[in-house]
Amino acid sequence: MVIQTQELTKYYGDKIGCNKISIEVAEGEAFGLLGPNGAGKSTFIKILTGLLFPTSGKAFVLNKPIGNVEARKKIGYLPENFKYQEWMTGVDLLSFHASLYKLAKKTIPAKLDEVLDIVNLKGHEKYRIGTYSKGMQQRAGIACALLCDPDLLFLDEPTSALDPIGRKEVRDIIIKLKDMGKTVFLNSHLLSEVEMVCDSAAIINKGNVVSFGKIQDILKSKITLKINAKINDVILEKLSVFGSNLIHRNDTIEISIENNDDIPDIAAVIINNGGKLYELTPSRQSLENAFLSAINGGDV
Ligand SMILES: Nc1ncnc2c1ncn2[C@@H]1O[C@H](COP(=O)(O)OP(=O)(O)OP(=O)(O)O)[C@@H](O)[C@H]1O
Repeated sequence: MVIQTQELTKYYGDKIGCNKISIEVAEGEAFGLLGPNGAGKSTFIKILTGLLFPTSGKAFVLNKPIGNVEARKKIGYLPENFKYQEWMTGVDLLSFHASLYKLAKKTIPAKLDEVLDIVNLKGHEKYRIGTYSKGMQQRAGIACALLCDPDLLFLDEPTSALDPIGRKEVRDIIIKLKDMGKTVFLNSHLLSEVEMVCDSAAIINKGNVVSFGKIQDILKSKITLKINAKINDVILEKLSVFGSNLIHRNDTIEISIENNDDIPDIAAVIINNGGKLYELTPSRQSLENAFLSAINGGDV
């Protein structure tokens, strides 16, 4: 496991930052940490990157206890809301960060070339950061985080300020990094982004984990079935036993079911009781629905 935490807890005085968080992130996966404002996401990332001490609990990053210097050398971190000096060129910015990483001088030009290529900024490196679009600045930030050739990359809200094109560009970079074998830990409010790029996720609320696992497992709990049919009261009553949140309006029925195998039985109930079935469409719930029900259901 690249990240393993056991009941990781942080109190700021008597205020909870994160509470008994136990999660695991496997090598090479993209992991999404989701939660509303103030849920504890940044606190958690700051502990894992060694910027904050936990109050209690344990955590291992790259198989070393948190704060271990060797492990930190293989971690890249892009903080939320970073702001670079606008007068610096792309080369100035990356060279400065390369010097912070203490990269050998002679290796720097090739390294800059490599990271500029990964984030698609080649050809823009001689221009000042102030002339970059927000998307380009975000990609320059990712390039800085890649200079140490990290095995594990923490990206705190990397797409929240970007337009759809900027988001797609960052998404494509995350997929590229995964293909290079890197593990990406993504903090995000944008659930569709996480759904598109992440393999696993945890949802936290008020410092507590309310859902954790593979994205498909988080989503699989409920299926929304949309039915277009002419039905009578008997059918409506029989349908209600198949699931929850039954809505019947005109000839449209919506019901949340847990099991795909119920679908043929639902069709049979309609047909065998004098109804007319025109359409039956199952859809998995979106991560947004899963998120909202985890947050509302896990009101801790
Ligand atoms: N330095 C601090 N001192 C006191 N309380 C803090 C400090 N940093 C965070 N907190 C509190 O800890 C809780 C978790 O905050 P945190 O910033 O980790 O949440 P978050 O999920 O990253 O929020 P956001 O999405 O708004 O960035 C919040 O209640 C916050 O007010």
